[in-house]
Amino acid sequence: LIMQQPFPPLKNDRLIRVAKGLKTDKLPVWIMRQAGRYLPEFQELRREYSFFEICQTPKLACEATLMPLKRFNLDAAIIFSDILVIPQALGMTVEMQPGVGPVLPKPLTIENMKMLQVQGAVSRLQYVGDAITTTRYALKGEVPLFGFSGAPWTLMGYMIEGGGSKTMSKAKKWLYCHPEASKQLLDILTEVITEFLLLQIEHGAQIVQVFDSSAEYLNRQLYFKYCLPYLRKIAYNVKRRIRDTKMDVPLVIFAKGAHFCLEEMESLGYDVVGIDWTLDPEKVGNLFRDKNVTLQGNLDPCALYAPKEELIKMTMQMIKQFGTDRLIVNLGHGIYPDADVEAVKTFVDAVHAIELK
Ligand SMILES: Cc1c2[nH]c(c1CCC(=O)O)Cc1[nH]c(c(CCC(=O)O)c1C)Cc1[nH]c(c(CCC(=O)O)c1C)Cc1[nH]c(c(C)c1CCC(=O)O)C2
Repeated sequence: LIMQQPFPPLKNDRLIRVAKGLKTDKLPVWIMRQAGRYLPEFQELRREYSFFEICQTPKLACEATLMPLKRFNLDAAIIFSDILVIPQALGMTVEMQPGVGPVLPKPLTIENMKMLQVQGAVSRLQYVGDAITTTRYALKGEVPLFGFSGAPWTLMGYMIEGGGSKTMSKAKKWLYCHPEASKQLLDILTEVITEFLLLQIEHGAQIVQVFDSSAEYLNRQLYFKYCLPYLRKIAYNVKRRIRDTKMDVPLVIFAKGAHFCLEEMESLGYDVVGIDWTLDPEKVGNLFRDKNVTLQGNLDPCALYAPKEELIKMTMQMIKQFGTDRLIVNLGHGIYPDADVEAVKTFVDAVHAIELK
């Protein structure tokens, strides 16, 4: 693995420190999906360019990444991209349809699976690396930059369903009826995800998050069989491959709705475990107390609709319940398109108003 370039030194290292279990003056805070749709300046950029044009043009991806940082005192940036760039790099068509979301017009079947272009897939994602490098320089070391990827199961779901789904029943049918093909696909995705995360780290990502957004469709049995081994393998191999460099890049796992495997998240090899908004911060805080992981979360994205004073109260309550040890404050899922920009500022500033001892 090539060493990172001599980027400007990191000034605000709160988030990286907390991810590694070190003390800070204040709690770090960022917001999943902070760079997108709810920002008027992003909507303006979208009138000029398609979604994937923005992703694939480093200057534009950088511009979108920096947008929320100009408005809010966030402790991290996240590169503007999408989890579906991997299916795209594997040769699948992905369209972003306004009001619908991602559509893959030719979904994966048992029959066409052999058509996936595994060879060279990661090199077709070079533009994400370039966007990260451009953004690292533009950030001037202000805050750390997140890279990210979808998790194997979540990507498998979109590829088979041809987009989002209320049940993921087509993808789950693979798990029940075609376990061998399922494992083959998950192996391919695990390999590509690992190389893609390494590409992002090599190009300047200072922390990386794996989004298993569709965990909520599975149960404990399925998650044990079709998710945990692959998530473990990704963390193990990424850590192994960066061990000989000076880079100590924390890994974050966010498995939305994986309450049935919450305890298992601690031992997968990730430094940070994302907690979704359906979980009780007090119970989760107690469960993970004295374990060697940092928690991230978990305010209900809809709490941003509440009156200002109420929002501040809920934020404080959540932090108190989690405990301030090893906590990265975030929402418990991505911010919604109709979120109020002022509420985001209220949330971020409320977190920073707390001085840690
Ligand atoms: C499941 C998932 C996707 N994408 C992502 C997830 C995991 C997080 C989660 O669970 O919410 C992750 C994602 N998508 C995007 C980012 C980068 C921006 C950021 O987080 O700040 C990230 C980290 C941009 C985006 N991804 C998308 C947009 C809007 C597209 C547009 O501008 O037309 C943006 C800014 C489109 C997208 N992409 C996806 C969906 C379901 C949609 C449509 C609905 C939506 O808008 O969220 C797939």
